[in-house]
Amino acid sequence: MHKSGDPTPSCQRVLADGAKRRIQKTPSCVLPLDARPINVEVSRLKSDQRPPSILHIDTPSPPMGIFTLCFHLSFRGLMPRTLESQITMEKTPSYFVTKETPHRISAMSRDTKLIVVVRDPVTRAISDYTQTLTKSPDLPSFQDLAFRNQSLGIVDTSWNAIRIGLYALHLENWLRYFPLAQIHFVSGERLITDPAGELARVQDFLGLKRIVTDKHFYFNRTKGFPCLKKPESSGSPRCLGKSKGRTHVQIDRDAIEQLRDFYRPYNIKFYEMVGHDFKWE
Ligand SMILES: Nc1ncnc2c1ncn2[C@@H]1O[C@H](COP(=O)(O)OS(=O)(=O)O)[C@@H](OP(=O)(O)O)[C@H]1O
Repeated sequence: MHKSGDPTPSCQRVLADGAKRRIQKTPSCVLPLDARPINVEVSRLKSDQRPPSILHIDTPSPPMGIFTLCFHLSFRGLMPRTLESQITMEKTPSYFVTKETPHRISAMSRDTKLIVVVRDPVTRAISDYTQTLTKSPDLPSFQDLAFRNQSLGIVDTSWNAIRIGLYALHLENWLRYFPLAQIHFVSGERLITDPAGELARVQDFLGLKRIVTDKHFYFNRTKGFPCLKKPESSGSPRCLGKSKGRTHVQIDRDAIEQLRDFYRPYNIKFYEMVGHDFKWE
């Protein structure tokens, strides 16, 4: 987290570019609330053509995001100083599913644009479990956690890995404070198969010139994912770290089918709410 008046190197880099322009705090704000954190790292891609540029704040997650940590302090005072033409971005995955967050963000600025990365909730739950297992190898089995009673098909919605995937319910809470037009949903699936296309939509949503294009990505066969050809910080290609793109724990077909049945009505409702079919099946 950056304190105003105490710019970090990344703030200084941006400020140096336009020191003569008026400096203000958070003229416009973007909050990716991804249901699963996916480091888009737009800010690390080339910024030849600034402004506008994006100032990226990576907060620890979970559990603390700026809005969780600092609600009772002055939020604006904790954001970095930003030029009028710049966008401040803060990323805290747990925001999307934290009940109090929409109210808090809207109290700070009702104009905030919100970005949510969503993926098939069944895959999301398995990914979540796989990640937790690397930190706690003694975890009960996926099925033990996902079902209250598997033979009766009763899913345990109190398990976070399951609850987070109920996108329609979380979105309802956000729509009480923000219009849908201010929320952009990134498809986690398309982010892998067509990163440039997905980022084109993000740039359009933010009102940015399309600087990030196909030419910034290549498919890395070893990693099995798209990687950046030449990030700003170095001259060499860069893939996301080992914790992104893990081999998932094998879950039996029946459990997966039961979870698909469970999520189907929530998914359909979510597609209707956002006006887009993510085709999770
Ligand atoms: N380019 C690229 N490289 C690697 N991984 C990519 C990429 N694009 C999207 N993804 C997907 O991002 C998922 C990891 O992000 P997470 O949000 O789960 O990360 S983390 O929770 O902060 O570790 C990760 O999920 P898993 O496959 O379950 O690990 C990937 O599917």
